[in-house]
Amino acid sequence: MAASASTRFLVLLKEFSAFRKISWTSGATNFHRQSRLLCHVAKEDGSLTLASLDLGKKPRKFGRSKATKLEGSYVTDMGQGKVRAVKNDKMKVVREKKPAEIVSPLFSAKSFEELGLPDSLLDSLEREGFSVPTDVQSAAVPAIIKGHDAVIQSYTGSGKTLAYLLPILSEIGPLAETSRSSQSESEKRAEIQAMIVAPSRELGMQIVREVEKLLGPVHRRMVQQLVGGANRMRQEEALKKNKPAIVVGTPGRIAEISKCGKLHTHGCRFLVLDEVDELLSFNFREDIHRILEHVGKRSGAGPKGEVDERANRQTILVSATVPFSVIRAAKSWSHEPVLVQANKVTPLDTVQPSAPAISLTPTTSEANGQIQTTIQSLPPALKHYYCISKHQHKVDTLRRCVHALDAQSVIAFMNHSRQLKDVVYKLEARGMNSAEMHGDLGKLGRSTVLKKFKNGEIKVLVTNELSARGLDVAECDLVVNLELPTDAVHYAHRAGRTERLGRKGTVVTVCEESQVFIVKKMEKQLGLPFLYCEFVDGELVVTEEDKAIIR
Ligand SMILES: Nc1ncnc2c1ncn2[C@@H]1O[C@H](COP(=O)(O)OP(=O)(O)OP(=O)(O)O)[C@@H](O)[C@H]1O
Repeated sequence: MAASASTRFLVLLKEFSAFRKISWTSGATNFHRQSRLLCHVAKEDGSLTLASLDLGKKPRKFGRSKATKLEGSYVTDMGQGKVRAVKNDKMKVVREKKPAEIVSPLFSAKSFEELGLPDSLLDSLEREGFSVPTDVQSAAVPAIIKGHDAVIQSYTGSGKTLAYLLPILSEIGPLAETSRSSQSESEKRAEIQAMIVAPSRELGMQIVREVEKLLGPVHRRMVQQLVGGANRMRQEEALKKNKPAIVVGTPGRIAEISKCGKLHTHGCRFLVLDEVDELLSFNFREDIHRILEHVGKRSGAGPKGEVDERANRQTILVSATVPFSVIRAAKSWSHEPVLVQANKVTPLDTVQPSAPAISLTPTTSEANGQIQTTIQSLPPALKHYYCISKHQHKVDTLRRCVHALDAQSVIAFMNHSRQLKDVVYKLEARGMNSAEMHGDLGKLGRSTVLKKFKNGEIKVLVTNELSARGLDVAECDLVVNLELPTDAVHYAHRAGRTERLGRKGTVVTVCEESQVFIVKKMEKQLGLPFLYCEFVDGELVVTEEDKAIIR
């Protein structure tokens, strides 16, 4: 009887957001392997009703989808001639529907024109195909233009880079409206006007390219990269020769050049710390301290000869994960700072440690604050699965996962760089184009791999934490954790490499049986459902075993 009770489920839609933009036209191709049918266990009395599925008032259109009870199993008829028998009383079939390009748009109702940007910048945005600002851009741009220091917190892939670049470029450099008429002293002396700091070379270069795009070919030398691993002499020469208005770099290299007196940032008007929670970690402490001490501060400043504690600059702190320590730091460094989240600008003084949006402390994982913060760090429509695999079968599980989801561009995360080569070797041996990426690869190696991954030559990028933050590959449709991240914050950044800007994405965490409790803990911290899945006959299948394991 237990068996028959557990077989009572219905295949239906539940996770709504991913379907928002999917058009259910006829044709077998619409029901791609990735089509998703989500399953629900019906009430114990066995009746399969919409009410029993807790599906809100508006049932979604699902073609001619229906569930039929057979002998000890259900058959899901998707109305497209694809019929998949649920294998036994413990299984529910989940099919992923191939989604439209952008499944959960995060664009605001405003236009770039409404944000008070200069015409030349609007022209650049148009030229580069940016037509509508995202929510966080709409909120951040006016606040920064007004002169506020800001902490920008919004989920991965929501466009935070432009959220701080646009107000900066509207104030300084060749695209700024006022650049001719009201030049500041430092501008007249052709000093650096804005400094953007990022924790990795890749992220730094990505930001440089974003600035270059907006500046256009004529003015692209107005931005200079100062990332580690690149030739320092050349960077110093470029600083001298091009007199850039903006520098983008990693903390170590910026501090190095600053120490030998070749970086003049006292007149800097903007300082951005991108991935601020990482930059304020122990690893970067000394260099960041130096940057904060020097950028935008004139020596001996203070009109009455007193030591001027406040810098004469706007400080912008950015991350998808913002712990309260960052808020506390921002309060002490900044002038009338605000917290900018999508659609929301809050004075930082009113933000309390207990506020759900910012209290992020991985060690106190059960705290409400962290749960909330991490939720906001992830795109809402992103799907999270986990499966169990023995250590020696993980690569095979990865391969079956890629096939089952028909993923085109995959990032597989591990924890140690020495294991990556082995995974790549095994994947290649099974005919799957893949490459490793890690810090020891060297600058050229890393950029070559990244380029190949972006243009589709490499299907699976096997990497470590290096790629977890900031990396923007729009095509990435699957993230696989081949090894568990250290905590929910690291999970959030890894997961955020997919579903960029509302595109579709899936995250699958492959764990060993003894690690399931860690996955369940992260699930709880994130406040998101992690569905237990298996890969059967080339399909992703969610089974009820989940219940047995979780609860
Ligand atoms: N208004 C827009 N219209 C179209 N594309 C945009 C817009 N804003 C940003 N993008 C693009 O969206 C992608 C993601 O943006 P970005 O890297 O700034 O996200 P993010 O929020 O900083 O993510 P993460 O937290 O992972 O670093 C980029 O490719 C960027 O060019």
